[in-house]
Amino acid sequence: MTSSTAPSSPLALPGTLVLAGAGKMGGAMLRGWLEAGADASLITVIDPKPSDELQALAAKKGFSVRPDADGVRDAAVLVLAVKPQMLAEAAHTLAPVMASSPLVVSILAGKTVGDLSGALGAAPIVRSMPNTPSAVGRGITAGFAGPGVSPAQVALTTSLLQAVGEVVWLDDEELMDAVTAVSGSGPAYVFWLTECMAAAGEKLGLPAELAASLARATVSGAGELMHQASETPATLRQNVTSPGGTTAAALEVLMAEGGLAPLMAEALTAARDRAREL
Ligand SMILES: NC(=O)C1=CN([C@@H]2O[C@H](COP(=O)(O)OP(=O)(O)OC[C@H]3O[C@@H](n4cnc5c(N)ncnc54)[C@H](OP(=O)(O)O)[C@@H]3O)[C@@H](O)[C@H]2O)C=CC1
Ligand SMILES: O=C(O)[C@@H]1CCC=N1
Repeated sequence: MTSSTAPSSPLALPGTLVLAGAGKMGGAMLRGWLEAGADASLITVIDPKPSDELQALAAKKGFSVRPDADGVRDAAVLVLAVKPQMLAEAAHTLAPVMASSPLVVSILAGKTVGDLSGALGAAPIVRSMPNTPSAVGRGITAGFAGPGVSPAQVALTTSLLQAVGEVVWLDDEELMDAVTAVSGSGPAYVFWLTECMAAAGEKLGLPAELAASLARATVSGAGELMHQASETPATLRQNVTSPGGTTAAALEVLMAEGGLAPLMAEALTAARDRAREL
């Protein structure tokens, strides 16, 4: 496994980038690319029912949005961001794009390189798993290069994904479902934790708005501290925990047998297993 972090120079696209599916994740990546300085005129988004927000963004930034791929030629890269269940239908829609043999970068959970080449036809395929913090340049994406992906195409994918955060490359495709469980779905666990903290604060008598503000600022602040600090999460946790103090009282509950650790393991196993089913 190799890893790398986002460069400071603007994202350079080698030619037309087609994004198929500008929903929650594809839309987050698109915003990340635009934020990273990509040339919007080289971006074509294919989405059968584009939202008003997407249309407004397209008009403001200068990328194009189309309901289908008719007439879309000479794509250098196709980023596939439809739901896994839509793969067959999307492959049919995307046949004109595939005619120019673009590099395919899929973000579909659970869909293997074999599944993707079966649906799309022979092509260099990178299977990847990003996450929604990509929208603010703070994502982490794991990639796996399928057969026939050249070193130049790996470099191109790296630059594309680095524009929205960190990139790690896997040598073993089998690991991708576990990666999905940890980092692909992971932001949702953190948001749920924030919701739970706010709800618990409310139960302790805080006004709802104050509880929500405290929880949100605490989770985002702790995330930023973890991002910037060189210490491990365990050390950062210990830094909060005065012996015999309030944090120790709370952690005793969270770290008890049957507390958060086994629950998290069970939750991630469920996510990993679902990816295998998809
Ligand atoms: N959300 C996340 O955090 C992450 C998601 N992923 C993966 O990203 C993919 C998309 O997930 P998500 O963004 O959450 O889902 P969404 O439903 O939000 O986005 C999918 C988009 O694809 C559009 N679409 C449907 N059919 C086609 C087609 N034939 N051609 C082009 N676009 C089409 C949909 O349009 P319409 O709504 O009109 O049907 C929708 O805008 C999934 O495969 C998921 O596994 C990976 C990592 C993280
Ligand atoms: O929930 C899902 O299936 C997708 C994949 C990872 C995050 N969202």
